[in-house]
Amino acid sequence: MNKIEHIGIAVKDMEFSCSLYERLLGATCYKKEEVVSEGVNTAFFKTGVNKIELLTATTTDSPIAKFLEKKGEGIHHIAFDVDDIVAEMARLKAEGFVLLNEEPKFGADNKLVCFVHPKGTNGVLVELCQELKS
Ligand SMILES: CC[C@@H](C(=O)O)C(=O)SCCNC(=O)CCNC(=O)[C@H](O)C(C)(C)COP(=O)(O)OP(=O)(O)OC[C@H]1O[C@@H](n2cnc3c(N)ncnc32)[C@H](O)[C@@H]1OP(=O)(O)O
Ligand SMILES: [Co+2]
Repeated sequence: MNKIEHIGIAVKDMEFSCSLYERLLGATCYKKEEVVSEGVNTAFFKTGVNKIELLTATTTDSPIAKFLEKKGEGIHHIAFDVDDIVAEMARLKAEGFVLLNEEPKFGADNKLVCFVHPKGTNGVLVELCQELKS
C-alpha cells in the first residue's frame, strides 16, 4: 500500500460541514460528487498532501446513514492509495482480511475502490483506492 489517499468523514449536513471545513482548512472544496451505488454525496478538500472526503447519506440504507445513526458524525474510514487494486485485494485476502466487495467497484474522484471489514482491522474501516487512468 502507498500513502493515505483520503480520510472519510461522515457528516449530517453537507452544506454546513463544507463551510465548516473551508474555514477549518483554509481551503475550498474542489469537487462534489454523488456515488449512487454507495448511497452517498461526497465533497473533497486538499490540505497540503492530504485529502479529506466529507460524506452524507442519500438513502436510508446507505452505510453512512447507518454509521451516523449508531456512532454519530466523525471519521468513517481511512483510504490507502494502491498501484494494483486486484493484486492488493488478493494479498489481503490471503492474509485473512475480510473484503467487503469481491471485485473492485467505482468510487468517487476517478477511483476503483474496495473496502476491508473493520472487525478485522481494530475497528477501522479501510478503503483501497486505485486511480483510474484516463
Ligand atoms: C464514495 C465512494 C467511496 C470513495 O470513493 O471514497 C467511499 O468512501 S463510500 C463510503 C461508504 N461506503 C462504505 O462504507 C462501504 C463499506 N461499508 C460497508 O460495507 C458497511 O458499512 C459495513 C462496514 C460492513 C458495516 O455494515 P453493516 O454490518 O450493515 O452495519 P452495522 O451498522 O450493522 O455495523 C456492523 C458493525 O460494524 C461497525 N461499523 C460500521 N461501520 C463502521 C465504520 N465505518 N468504522 C468502524 N466500524 C464500523 C458497527 O459499529 C458494528 O459494530 P458492532 O456494533 O460492534 O457490531
Ligand atoms: Co472514501
